[in-house]
Amino acid sequence: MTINERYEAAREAYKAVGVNTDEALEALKRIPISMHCWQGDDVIGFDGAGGLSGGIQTTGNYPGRARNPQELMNDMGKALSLIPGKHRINLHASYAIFEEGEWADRDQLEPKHFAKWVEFAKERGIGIDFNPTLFSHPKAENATLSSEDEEIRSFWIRHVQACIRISEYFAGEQGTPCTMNIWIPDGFKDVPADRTSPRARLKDSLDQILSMDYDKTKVYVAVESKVFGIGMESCTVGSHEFYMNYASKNDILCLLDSGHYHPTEVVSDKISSMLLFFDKVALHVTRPVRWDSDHVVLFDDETKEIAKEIIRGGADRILLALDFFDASINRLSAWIVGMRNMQKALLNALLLPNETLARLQEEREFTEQMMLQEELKLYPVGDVWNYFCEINGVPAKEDWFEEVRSYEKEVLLNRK
Ligand SMILES: C[C@H](O)[C@H](O)[C@@H](O)C(=O)CO
Ligand SMILES: [Mn+2]
Repeated sequence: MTINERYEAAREAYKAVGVNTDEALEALKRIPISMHCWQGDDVIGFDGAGGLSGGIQTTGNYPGRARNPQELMNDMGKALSLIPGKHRINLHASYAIFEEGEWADRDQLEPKHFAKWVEFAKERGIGIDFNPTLFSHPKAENATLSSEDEEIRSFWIRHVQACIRISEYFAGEQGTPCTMNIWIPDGFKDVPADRTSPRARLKDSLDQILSMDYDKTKVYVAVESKVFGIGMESCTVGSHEFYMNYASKNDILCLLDSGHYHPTEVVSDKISSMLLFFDKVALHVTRPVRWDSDHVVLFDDETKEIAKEIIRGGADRILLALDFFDASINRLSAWIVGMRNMQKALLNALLLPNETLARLQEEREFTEQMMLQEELKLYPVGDVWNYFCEINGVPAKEDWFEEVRSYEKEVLLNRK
């Protein structure tokens, strides 16, 4: 059977449970996912300010890491060409691109240092999201926005303000708002004696940052919490409660990273609550394996559950990004598998008879609800997915992998 014939059969199967597959495919095509640049070079960046720090770690030494802007752009371009639909790219400030002999510290970054990224995105008609980089820098050795050292703290305040300007530039150039997400690694390895002072300083730093004039319709500032990090096992200053309260009082957004909570806590259960109080919610979908290990996103239960909440809550209210970095496998394959899995999970959610299921819950018909949810798991989502790839001009099934293998042989293995 051809992909088309299989799709026709799947369309009938879904129609029988009240799902329109054509509408699902149209909806899926309109959901952009922000692909993080940092998977391509193991979170190293180009500003040479310092080795990876902040309690995040990339493990593995698979050959072919991108070593400069051109290599990273080539790799991202190749990966994007094997992912159906139009997406976005997500940059960190440490990916600034300098002219020969030029260098600027993080607090001196300007839009011109990202002009080549704008060119890259414009060629593909895609939007850009941004992150100030408050790690991998000598001034981030102890603390950043919560630092007790006023010079250090004001350096990082200036950095984030510079990033807001750069985000405005991206939004203006690309004609689409830029999500600018703040994550800091500040915290304590062991039981702190004073939790309040660092948090009060972080609050003051954010107040100072947001006191600048910027276009809120162009830049969506978000704050990303974390329960712990390596070396910050006992307390992180930017905790969930801190940021949720701060964001809600100051009209900015929260970003939920699915690796940043206690291992038994799930982000899928948080989205609906957040959407009742915030206009939008930003997400970093990742896969924590026992800790915030940032493994590649799989088509697993939690990713599917997150996707259901995105579809049921309204995908236009979710700023969806991925965040993982695996150096033990082909880095392009990591991007492609993660992005395509997120899309498969969204498709899976779009192919559910969500209204019927919700009605069964309201009627407390939990027996039928469970039966239907379980039966739907074996419906032919794969046939619909393959058709989606085909109509969007990218290889279906595992057929994309050959291209990655050739790229590895011809390009990546020549990077010595
Ligand atoms: C590169 C990081 O993953 C990123 O800045 C941050 O979002 C994070 O998740 C840190 O754990
Ligand atoms: Mn994250």
